[in-house]
Amino acid sequence: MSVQSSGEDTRGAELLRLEAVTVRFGGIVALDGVSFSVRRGQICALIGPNGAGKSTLFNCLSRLYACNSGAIWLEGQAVTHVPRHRMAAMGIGRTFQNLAMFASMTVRENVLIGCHTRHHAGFARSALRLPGAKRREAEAQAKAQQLLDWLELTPHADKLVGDLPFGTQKRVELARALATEPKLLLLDEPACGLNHEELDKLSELIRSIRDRMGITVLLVEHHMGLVMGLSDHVVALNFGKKIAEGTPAEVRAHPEVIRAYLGAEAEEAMA
Ligand SMILES: Nc1ncnc2c1ncn2[C@@H]1O[C@H](COP(=O)(O)OP(=O)(O)OP(=O)(O)O)[C@@H](O)[C@H]1O
Repeated sequence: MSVQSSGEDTRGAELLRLEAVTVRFGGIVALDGVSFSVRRGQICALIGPNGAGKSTLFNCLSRLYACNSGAIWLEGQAVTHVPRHRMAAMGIGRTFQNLAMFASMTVRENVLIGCHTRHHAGFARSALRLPGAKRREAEAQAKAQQLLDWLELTPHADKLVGDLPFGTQKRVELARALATEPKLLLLDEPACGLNHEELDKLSELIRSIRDRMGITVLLVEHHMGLVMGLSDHVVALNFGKKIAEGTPAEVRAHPEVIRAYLGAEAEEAMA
């Protein structure tokens, strides 16, 4: 798998910035003035108890939800009002907690959809047999094959996604998200539903997505072992507000985080 080359070393520069993002559902404030940044090349985790606002934040980043106020920038460009279907082309790819794929299509077809999503004109050009369509189709096929090999999906390439075990389906969804060539990959609970063996491989895989493909990762995850061992930066939410951010060690020791997860007694016990 090739490393993305930007021509200059931009690692460490700000890739994503959220400023005072607020989302309300009727009387519920799901996100309340949340601000933070993700730097290029980081693996950043978003944590918080159930209902903290993590999924709402992901849905804002992929434009499934609109912000009531605040702003989101990717590489300094405002994406707060970019239409949903343009987000992949802007460079934000994602996976979903409950998977979102075409179950009655094959693994290869699903990954090819990712390739064509990135190069928006792919389908139309192919259908109209416009010049270059054949070459682009061959490139998409090659890229899909590269991803299938890398994610050990080649033996399943011609099977229907719906017939595969959950862990394998999760890898297909990841392959499809990677096929869109994102700058920022949003992983929604990647550890959820995986067995021990699959969990062991997951950290390694996410690290290699960052290191070998040059993709910045923002993940929502409840599995604290995975978050603490993998992340460079952690942002903690509770009741829609950011309560802490920093290194895994800093966030784990933060009194507000301890209180959010374990209750006030735990904090008193640790004092
Ligand atoms: N579409 C919606 N309509 C109404 N309320 C919503 C909607 N989506 C989220 N909420 C509410 O917003 C708050 C934040 O929910 P959200 O799903 O973002 O939390 P979360 O941190 O992802 O939780 P979990 O870890 O359980 O997935 C909750 O009170 C939730 O009930």
